[in-house]
Amino acid sequence: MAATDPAAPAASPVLSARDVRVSLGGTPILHGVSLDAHRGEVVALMGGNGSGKSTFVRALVGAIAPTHGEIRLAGRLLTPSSRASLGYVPQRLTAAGGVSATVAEVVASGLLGNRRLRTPRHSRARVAEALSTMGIGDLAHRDVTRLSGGQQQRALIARALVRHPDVLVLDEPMAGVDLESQVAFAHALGHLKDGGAAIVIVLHELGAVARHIDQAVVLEHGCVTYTGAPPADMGVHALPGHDHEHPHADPQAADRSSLGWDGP
Ligand SMILES: Nc1ncnc2c1ncn2[C@@H]1O[C@H](COP(=O)(O)OP(=O)(O)OP(=O)(O)O)[C@@H](O)[C@H]1O
Repeated sequence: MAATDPAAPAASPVLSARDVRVSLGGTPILHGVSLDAHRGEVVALMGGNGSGKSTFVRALVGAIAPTHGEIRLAGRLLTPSSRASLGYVPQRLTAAGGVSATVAEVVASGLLGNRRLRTPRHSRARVAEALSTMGIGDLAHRDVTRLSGGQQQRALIARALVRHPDVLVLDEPMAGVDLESQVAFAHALGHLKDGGAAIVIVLHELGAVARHIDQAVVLEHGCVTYTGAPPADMGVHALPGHDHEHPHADPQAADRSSLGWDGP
């Protein structure tokens, strides 16, 4: 295997945000947030409630326009057409929006407008592949509205994966998801990373995906307070700037103890 040339320039980030500022309803929410994600890299976006994580990922995928700064995909400014190479799984979305549809139909909806897949056979193969990556191939013909929250979340991630995105942005994909779905998701994340995707994932705890995280970016009040290696210890409690003076409830503690975990 060829040795890496230490003098070689670092590869350009596939997704790059520079000094992004966003105001909502006239209120400044983000005050100059920057982030780089390279091919095969997973970046965890962390921070307390209301710190601006969802606002930032919505700006990253072009759902809201920054008042300042720029977002580039593969070196080019984000445009409506370049957004086709982005996969996005928003926070707290109900699969199929409460409308009855099979899991396969929900996943296939991720291919709408994709002109590269010429035959229904190609589309079906893509859907089957995305279902298998998320470990829900056996649920393909089930009504998505009758699945558990974790299974629905996996279907939504499969819908984002079906386009083979270069960049995948996930807003709290582990929220309210059972351990089996977390493990399936961690497996899929490793697979995508090996395939060269750049992934930005909003997390409160590194949890089951900890080993795949290459970089953590921490927001506080709309500003980046830390960018660097993920903390060795898991979770927000280990992050720089975390307030240890004021004990707070850990909503996941009950779940973890019921699973027999004794970690942080
Ligand atoms: N439409 C809006 N108009 C005005 N303020 C908003 C709007 N949407 C969000 N905000 C505010 O922006 C701030 C950041 O919200 P955001 O949802 O980005 O935080 P977050 O870090 O994702 O929080 P959480 O961890 O709770 O999901 C919050 O103070 C929120 O109240």
